[in-house]
This record gives sequence, structure tokens and C-alpha cells, in this order.
Amino acid sequence: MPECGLLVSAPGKVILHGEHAVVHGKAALAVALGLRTFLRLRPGGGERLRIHLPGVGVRREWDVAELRALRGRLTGGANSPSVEQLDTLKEFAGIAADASAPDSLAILAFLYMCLAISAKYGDVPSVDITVWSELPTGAGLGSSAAYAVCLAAALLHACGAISCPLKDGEATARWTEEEMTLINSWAFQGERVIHGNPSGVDNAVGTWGGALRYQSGKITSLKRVPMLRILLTNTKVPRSTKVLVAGVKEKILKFPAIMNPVLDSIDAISQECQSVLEAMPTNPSPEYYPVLEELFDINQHHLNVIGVGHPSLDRLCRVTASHGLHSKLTGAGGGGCGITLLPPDATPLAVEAAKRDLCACGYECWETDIGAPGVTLHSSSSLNAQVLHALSES
Ligand SMILES: Nc1ncnc2c1ncn2[C@@H]1O[C@H](COP(=O)(O)OP(=O)(O)O)[C@@H](O)[C@H]1O
Ligand SMILES: C[C@@](O)(CCOP(=O)(O)O)CC(=O)O
Ligand SMILES: [Mg+2]
Repeated sequence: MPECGLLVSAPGKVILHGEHAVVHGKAALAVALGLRTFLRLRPGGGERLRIHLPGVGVRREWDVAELRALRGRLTGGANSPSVEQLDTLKEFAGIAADASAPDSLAILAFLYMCLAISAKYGDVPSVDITVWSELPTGAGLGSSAAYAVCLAAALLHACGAISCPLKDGEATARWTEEEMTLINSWAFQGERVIHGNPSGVDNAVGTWGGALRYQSGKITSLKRVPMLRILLTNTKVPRSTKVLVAGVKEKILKFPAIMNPVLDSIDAISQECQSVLEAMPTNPSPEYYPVLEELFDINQHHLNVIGVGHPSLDRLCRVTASHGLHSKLTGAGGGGCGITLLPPDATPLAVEAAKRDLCACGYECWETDIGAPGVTLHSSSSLNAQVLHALSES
């Protein structure tokens, strides 16, 4: 156990193309966002394990000996959470069998990861863990994966399975490729608890950062990523990734001959978009944008066809179109966030007018950097004093 504790962070993500299709073996293009989730781990007292998750209103603690005994009861499941294991954890934590509330899923993912990691690499650590985020929860920006990546890194570190790469005087450090692969694989298990059947793209972006193509577990960095300006809009309509992913599966099973070609088409959109992005100079001129915009429009229609649209997202697309801008949903859809491409020749006036009209719908919108670094270890002194203050207040 690190004497002085540790602070880790992982970014959220934006899927440019391929959400849902990626669950069914198609390609997705995703970029890391400049909005992050942070986890602080400190040595605990009195053989207790405490978690504080202000984003989902959770403050819980357990006896380490009790968790060890619970771990002994979690047989089966091999390398992924089984229904029986999750039922045992729900019973232990007092969570209803069909619970899908944010706090329940967060506790369940934590308990599963903590017990599975400690069973493999060491003892249940006596620590205090606090997780907070700049990302909206359940809005399509991969908050679940950023949470799972932070937990994986911190718990693997606490159990001694990965090193402390931070050198004296450094503000941040990254783990080795091998260690990141391990973090990513455990984060995927955490995503499984929250999503049911995740593709793995979100935890891959949370771990590796940057911009990548993901298909059936294969992660490829994009050769070149132009400076894309993207406007993010949160419709604030709540939805659950797990429910939406399950709905798409049902539709594919019901209408395979109709739905599979749509997924193939989404796959082709991802390929086409990747070719355009890799051909674009870092500071792209407007000529590349009409194709990117058309791909956004086509994919948005496809996502409606597979049943993950929402009137709030239709409205978002209509509002931005009235200012000559093109949008699509991002992430699981059904509400949550949309992305709007901001070409270099979009006038500041048009962008401001679009933002104003989106806000008038009750949406929240903001521009953020893309291609941010993946999971990162921070020196505790680099933590913004204000954030610490906010945490102590929450
Ligand atoms: N900061 C956080 N603290 C605790 N749990 C979190 C946090 N962020 C996300 N989660 C978990 O992830 C779930 C949201 O995941 P999901 O429905 O996949 O939406 P998204 O990943 O798009 O934000 C929440 O219900 C909660 O269980
Ligand atoms: C819909 C999906 O493609 C992305 C889900 O992203 P989010 O949880 O809505 O941020 C599911 C997945 O890839 O596991
Ligand atoms: Mg998610």
C-alpha cells in the first residue's frame, strides 16, 4: 500500500461514429475528452474500507474482515462477473435484485472490482477512496468507463499489481503499456457490471486516451488527428446505457435482415470518417467538412432506425441545422449528449446563436478539448486546492 495514498484520473470520451454497432463487432471511432474523473485513495484507519462517491450520493464503509469473508463466497465467474456473484454482492450491500439506480451500480462495480482484484493480487486494502468527476453521469460521455478505469488503476496499485511510475518532482506520470493493458482489462469488468454487455471502447479510451479506432477488442491509434472543434450538448434527458444496449440487441434479434445492414452501414461510415480524418492536415481547411457533416447526418438517421434516438436529440439536430451546423447523438443515445461539428468557416455569430438557441431548450452546451491523455497518476500536490475543499464540503 502506498504510504501517502494516490490520485488518479481518467478522461471521458466522445464517440464520433460506431456507438451501438461496436457492441456487435463493428468499428467505432472515439476520442478522449478534456473532462475527467478523479479518484483519491488514502490509507484508511481501523481495518475499514470506505468509499465516498459524491456524484451519485454514496458514502459507505465496510469492515475489511467482512469483505474478505464475502470474497470467499464469490466462487465462479472466472474472469468476469457472473449473475450469482452480482446477486451475492447485492444482497451484501442491501441493493434490490433489479436495481439499476446510479448509486447501486456504482457500489456494485466497486465491490466486484475490489474483491476480484484483491482475490487475484493481494489482500483487501484498508483504504479511503473518493471519486468525483467533471463529467455528467449517464449522458453518453463515458462516465461509467472513466469511473471503472480510475477504480482499476487505484485498486491494482493498492494491491501491488502495478507500480508507482511517479518520480520525485513530477506532477503526473503514466504506467507502462503492459500495466495499462491490465488496467484496461479490469476496467472492462467494471463496465460489465454497469453496462451488462459493453463493447470495451469506452474503457479503452479512458485508459489510452487520444483518438482511436476500436473493433472487437482491437485498439488502433488514429495515424493523425486534426484539430476538430466540437460542440457538446447535454439534453439532460436521463437514460441508461444498459437499457439502450439491451433494446438494440432485441431489435436485431427481431429484425436481423433489416438491422444488420444498418450496422454494416454504420461500420462503413466509421471507415469513411477515418479515411477523411487521416487525410486532413492538423489545421484543416473547410473543404474537408462537407463529407464529415454528411456522415454525421446519415449516422444520426441510422441511430434513430436502431431505436436509440429521442425527441430531445431530434430537436438538438434541428436547432443546429437552422444555423447551418450538423449534429448527431453520441454514446448510448435515448437522451444524453449530442455532438455538433464546428467547421473552421462557421462564423462565431452562427456558433453563438446556435448555443443560445440550445440553451433556450434547457440544454447545456460547451466546447472542450479532444484527444486528452488517458489514465494518469498525479502527485497529490498537483491537486487543485479548491477541488479538495469542494470534496471536504461534500
Ligand atoms: N463519478 C462517479 N461516481 C460513481 N459512479 C459513477 C460515476 N460516474 C459514473 N458512475 C456510474 O456509471 C453510471 C453511468 O453509466 P452509463 O449509464 O454508462 O452512462 P455514461 O457512461 O454515458 O455516463 C452511473 O449510473 C454510475 O453507476
Ligand atoms: C452504446 C455504446 O456503444 C457506448 C455507450 O457509451 P455511454 O455509456 O453512453 O457513454 C455501448 C458500448 O460500446 O459498450
Ligand atoms: Mg457508460
